[in-house]
Amino acid sequence: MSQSKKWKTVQAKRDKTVRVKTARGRKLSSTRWLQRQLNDPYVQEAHRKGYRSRAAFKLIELDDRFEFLKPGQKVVDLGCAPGGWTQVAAERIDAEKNPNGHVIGIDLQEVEEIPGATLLVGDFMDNDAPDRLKEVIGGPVDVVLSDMAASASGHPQTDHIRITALVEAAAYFAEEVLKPNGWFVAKVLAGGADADLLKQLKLQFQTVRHAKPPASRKDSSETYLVASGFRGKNTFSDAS
Ligand SMILES: C[S@@+](CC[C@H](N)C(=O)[O-])C[C@H]1O[C@@H](n2cnc3c(N)ncnc32)[C@H](O)[C@@H]1O
Repeated sequence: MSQSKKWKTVQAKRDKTVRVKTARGRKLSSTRWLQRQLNDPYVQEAHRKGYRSRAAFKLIELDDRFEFLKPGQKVVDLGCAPGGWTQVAAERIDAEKNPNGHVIGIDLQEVEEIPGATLLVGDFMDNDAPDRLKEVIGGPVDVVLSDMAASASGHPQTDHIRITALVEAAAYFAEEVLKPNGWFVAKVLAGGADADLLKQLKLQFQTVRHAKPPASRKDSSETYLVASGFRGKNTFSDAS
């Protein structure tokens, strides 16, 4: 076999074995994944604007529609790596100039510094994570964001159970830290939030909606829960 034929066989084999899982657990070969990234206008735009992820545009589109980010707010960003949502939130709350504006993020992975943000490394599902966050937050917050997603297992039911656990924990945390009239925005999977969670959120918030921003890929089963008008009582007010 000629050298170039051998190389083509090696490439074809590598292409078959190196596969990337999409959010739905569908497998793409590394070349198809790369092609999709290169052809994706959101990836190009993120690169141009200096956002660390194309996901930044999901938050931009959600906020353009619902207008929950305002200058001077305190925002929590759960599952913040690599930092696209934190960058957008910090910009929109004017965290660099407004002394009250601040974003507090947490992720399993370390995130490079972002002006106007405090970024913690850790598992939000750990027992001590909510208290670690509350210590940094120091008082009630205006918005709790969660874009947390466990890596796709390829088994839809398992993925659904994992993301439901994450969003439930995020909602429970939001109810502990939100100011009256605060917002909770979280990623859920197709079909929307679990019925019990939705029932609970409808008691705690004036409005609960589902939205799929255009930047969310059509082949992804993710959608976002947007809850506004928190009417519960945060634990900070209990303490005062
Ligand atoms: C889709 S990415 C978030 C992208 C981010 N919003 C952005 O714009 O750059 C999902 C993130 O959730 C994080 N994550 C998943 N489970 C987590 C957990 N239990 N605690 C903290 N972060 C978690 C992952 O590490 C991953 O970085």
